[in-house]
Amino acid sequence: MGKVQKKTGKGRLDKYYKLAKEQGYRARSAFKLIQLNKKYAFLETARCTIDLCAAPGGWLQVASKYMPANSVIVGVDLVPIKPIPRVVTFAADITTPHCRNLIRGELKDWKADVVLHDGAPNVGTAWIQDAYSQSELVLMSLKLAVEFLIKGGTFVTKVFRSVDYNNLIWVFNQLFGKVEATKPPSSRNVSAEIFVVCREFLAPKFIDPKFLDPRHVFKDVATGDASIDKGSSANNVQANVFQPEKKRRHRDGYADGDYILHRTINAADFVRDADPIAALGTANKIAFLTEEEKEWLAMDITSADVKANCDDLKVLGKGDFKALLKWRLALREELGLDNKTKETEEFTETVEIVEDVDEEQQISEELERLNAEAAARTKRERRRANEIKTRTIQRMQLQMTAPLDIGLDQQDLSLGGQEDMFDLGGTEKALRKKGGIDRLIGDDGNLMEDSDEEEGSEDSDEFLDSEEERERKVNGLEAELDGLYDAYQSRLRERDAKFKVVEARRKNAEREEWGGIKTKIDSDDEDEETSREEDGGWDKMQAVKEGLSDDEESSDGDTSSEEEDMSQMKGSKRVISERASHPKNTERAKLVSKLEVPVTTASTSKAAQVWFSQDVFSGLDGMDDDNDEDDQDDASMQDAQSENDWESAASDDDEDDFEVVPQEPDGDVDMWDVEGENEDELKQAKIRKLGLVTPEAVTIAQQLVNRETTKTKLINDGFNRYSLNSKDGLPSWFLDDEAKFYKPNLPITKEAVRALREKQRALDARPIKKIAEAKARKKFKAHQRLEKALKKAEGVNATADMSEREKAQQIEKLMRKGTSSGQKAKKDIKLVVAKGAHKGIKGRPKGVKGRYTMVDSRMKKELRAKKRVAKANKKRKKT
Ligand SMILES: C[S@@+](CC[C@H](N)C(=O)[O-])C[C@H]1O[C@@H](n2cnc3c(N)ncnc32)[C@H](O)[C@@H]1O
Repeated sequence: MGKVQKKTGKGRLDKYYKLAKEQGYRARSAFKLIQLNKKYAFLETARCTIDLCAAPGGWLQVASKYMPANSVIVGVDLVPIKPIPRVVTFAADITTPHCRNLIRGELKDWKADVVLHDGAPNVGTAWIQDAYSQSELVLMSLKLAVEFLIKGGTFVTKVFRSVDYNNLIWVFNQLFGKVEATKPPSSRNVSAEIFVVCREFLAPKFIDPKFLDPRHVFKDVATGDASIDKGSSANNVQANVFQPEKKRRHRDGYADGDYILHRTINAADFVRDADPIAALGTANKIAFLTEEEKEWLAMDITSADVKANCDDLKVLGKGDFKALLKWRLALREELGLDNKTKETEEFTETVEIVEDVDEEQQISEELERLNAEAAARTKRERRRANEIKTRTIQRMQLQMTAPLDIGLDQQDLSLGGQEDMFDLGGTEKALRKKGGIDRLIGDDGNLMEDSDEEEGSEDSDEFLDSEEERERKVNGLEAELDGLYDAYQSRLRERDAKFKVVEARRKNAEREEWGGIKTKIDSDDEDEETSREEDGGWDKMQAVKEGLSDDEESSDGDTSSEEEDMSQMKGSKRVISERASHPKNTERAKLVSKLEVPVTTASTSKAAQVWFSQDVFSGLDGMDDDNDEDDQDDASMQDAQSENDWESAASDDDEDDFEVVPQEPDGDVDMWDVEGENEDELKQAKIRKLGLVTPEAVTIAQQLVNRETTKTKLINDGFNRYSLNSKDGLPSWFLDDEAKFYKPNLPITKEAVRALREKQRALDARPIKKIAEAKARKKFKAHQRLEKALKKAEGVNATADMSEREKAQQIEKLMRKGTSSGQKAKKDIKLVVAKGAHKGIKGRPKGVKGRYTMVDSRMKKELRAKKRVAKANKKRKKT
């Protein structure tokens, strides 16, 4: 094309774009001609070809490649075309006589075997305008073709699918023996372009000029325009030629005679119409004009987004489109439109009314077909996803994948309507409560959207009969899957809470062993549990446990522990919930319980609430719900400590004035750590990391290993005159100096020194990190280059339009590029000393090839002097 377009869109940089780049074609469109020629083989025998609208010259390159040597190739375009070997090019408008003259001047008496036309008007105006110009351009190219084509010649042109398409084809058929429309694989599906290959030019002696006149060929006879003079020859031609028996279909483009570019529909029409998609497809705006429509605007479901979408339908993205349809469905439900339909459907017999297939129906049929195709595609994708899932699970079973990966997959798949991934057993109940599962599960009790079910049964297809119905189901399903996901999350939390409760219980058991002692120890260390024990807490708990023994039988393995927790909870719900949420805090909490009021915070008890909301605990006397009892429990527990501060605090129902002390994982260890106590451990850690670093240490280690010394002896040796020397009152300078010499003289062996030296040498031999990284980078880049080259080579190999030899050449070139380092080898610069024969000469010294530099003995000094002067000048300027 004339204009250099930036190819940024993902779609544009497709396979053919890359292939064109690799094979040196100026435009990806070159492959269209290659493919057309492959099918119709018109280039190989052509001696003269005219390419109309040829810039940047992709087709010309192909013509030059496929046409016999010495053939004539002429290319014309509005913009100049860069020279191509054995191709003559002009810059001219093909619709002008000037262009015709230029071609005539070039061809003289010759006739062309092939006329190519790939023109596209420079777009930018309204679509309808573009389409028309394109058709007009085609007719203009045909005009040139009929003038220059030899009898039996071929005319290849690009036509856009528009209302003029049939007219053009009709004209082609009048002038050529064979007319075929085709779309080569390299032409994008999204493009409306079609290539028409007209062969066997009839070369009639006389061609009615109206055949080549856009005003006649594209005259709209279907409008029933009264102004058309039926008797005129032009109209006779049209009437005879085009025979427009019925109004042209809207899907061909804009409806005939309907050139209104901006169309507004009423919201009521959109909502009430049976075919909302058609409405969206034809209108630019949905207006809210009537009172009723204005009321809809004020409704909650009519969000700002929906309003914005209604304002400009032509810029709807997929999400906006869906949102608008969802809004329509919601509104219909709100208005009772859908219910009504359902009811009537239930009570009325289905009567098939066969109507004349009108345009609207055809559109909706086509839409349905497309939808069905899309559904089939989705089904296939789902099946594939299922296979992947099964494989992943197998991989996980073989411990090749972390379960987390599967979890992620499952979420995605389930959101896409997959069969349920989550354990629904526990969540089903919750959903039933919400009434969600009933909707999710079909009448037959099977999970809707189950991919296997779908595949096997036609019913589900029937069920999702209409587009609306399907949309609604999908929406419902999405919502329900969200619900499922929430339930799944709460189930996870639940499991988490269960774990925490068990953990708390385990810790508690440890604590209980100490309980008896704690009652006797200093009151500063008393905790809440101890306090309960003072009140006979353990016995009390046992008694409660016994009281619960009946329930135990119906529980699973974990229940015993859970119920122990429950029994504790009965004694003090708050304490339990605190533990369940902060099992690790238990010990610390005990230490601070005297200072802080043990009232749990709302957030910490949530997990436990989830856990204890299970049915298995429902028999317990409503301690979750009953605040009064709760208070009573608290009160009974606190009676034992009537003199304690707790009493008043605990009676403050759910006040959050209990501060949980943040605790580090190894809180206890830290707590008892005194300065220097961990020194040994640190040393050990250092040794583990670095090994022994002094010859003394290695010697001792060797002695220990060889049983030349013992641990006891070493310990005893530790008590020497250096170890227990008081440094109190000594000045620091003295201590610093003494530290160098005042230390035991430990023995070292030659072996130890040698071993350390070797270790050091091994360390020195290791490449420094930066070098290692650079090497790895280099390797990685080389690998990437190779991968890229292989990919390209595959592409070349898959190209049908190249001979095996060309492929081999191309692949060899690619592989050479892929295996090279990517950097050009630096050429050595030869230094030539300007002495002897080289002294004082100008130009290249004799016998020196390649790059060289003349150097002489003065050069170094002079360069230095120059630098010195420059520096001095700079300084002077500054001052
Ligand atoms: C799709 S490009 C052609 C690409 C060409 N076949 C190739 O392979 O390189 C369409 C070209 O039509 C040219 N064109 C549009 N209107 C024209 C006119 N009236 N006369 C000549 N060229 C025209 C444009 O300048 C543009 O370069």
